[in-house]
Amino acid sequence: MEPIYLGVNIDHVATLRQARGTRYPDPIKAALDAEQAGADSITLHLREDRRHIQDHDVERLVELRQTKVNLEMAATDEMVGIACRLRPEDVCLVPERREELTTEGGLDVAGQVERLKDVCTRLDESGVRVSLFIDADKAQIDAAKETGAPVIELHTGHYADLGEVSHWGQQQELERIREAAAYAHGLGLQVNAGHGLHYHNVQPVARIPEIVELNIGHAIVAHAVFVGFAEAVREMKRLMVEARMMG
Ligand SMILES: CC(=O)[C@@H](O)[C@H](O)COP(=O)(O)O
Ligand SMILES: NCC(=O)COP(=O)(O)O
Repeated sequence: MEPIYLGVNIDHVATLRQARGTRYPDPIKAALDAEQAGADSITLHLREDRRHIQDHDVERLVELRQTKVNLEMAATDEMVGIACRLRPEDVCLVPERREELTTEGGLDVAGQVERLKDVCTRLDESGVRVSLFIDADKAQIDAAKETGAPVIELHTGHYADLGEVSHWGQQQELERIREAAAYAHGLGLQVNAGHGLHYHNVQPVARIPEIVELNIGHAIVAHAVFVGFAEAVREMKRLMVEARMMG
């Protein structure tokens, strides 16, 4: 039985801070508390519009983290330069549109393989491991493999959204994710997953044996409002490990 790891995304602790332009709550304190509570890594998304995570948050986290940093970013020259300078353990390349409320889908790797190959090479040369945030789609998985990135993160947003409207539709999407995880694992890729996962939909995804890591943020921050950040992380990790052990 392979373990399953939890990457805690601290973006929306920063959202609360940016709402008033204060110095609190500090997302880096949240990150360190999450690590003490069982997080296996910390994810943060440095968006081009800096709506939540700021450059100084990334700089402080890289310096202070006890586990690993997974920096989510668009595949732009600016962001690649920042990643090569700060050298987090991991970078996850995600699509970005300024007007989006949150990430709306996976990165179109198939449409830009050569450009992403160059980005992956630059990051790899700086010692940064690259993950590609993609939909559960075989063509995108094949393209991800072609870029040389060793890791993919399957977008679970459609699965999460369908959970609100159609149990049958959600089961269909879950089967797509299961098949994509098995296919990608068969190609030798590490398979992670994330987006929209919460305390009531995480276990079916955590049961997928090929999935190594789940990146979860919004639901943990929301729950932390009521139970505190450390307890919210502990509860999520417990659900994941319980699901993986149940099989
Ligand atoms: C890529 C992904 O699904 C999220 O980690 C991403 O960070 C979402 O963007 P916001 O955190 O800005 O909602
Ligand atoms: N890549 C997914 C992530 O880091 C967290 O997404 P969410 O749980 O905030 O939706």
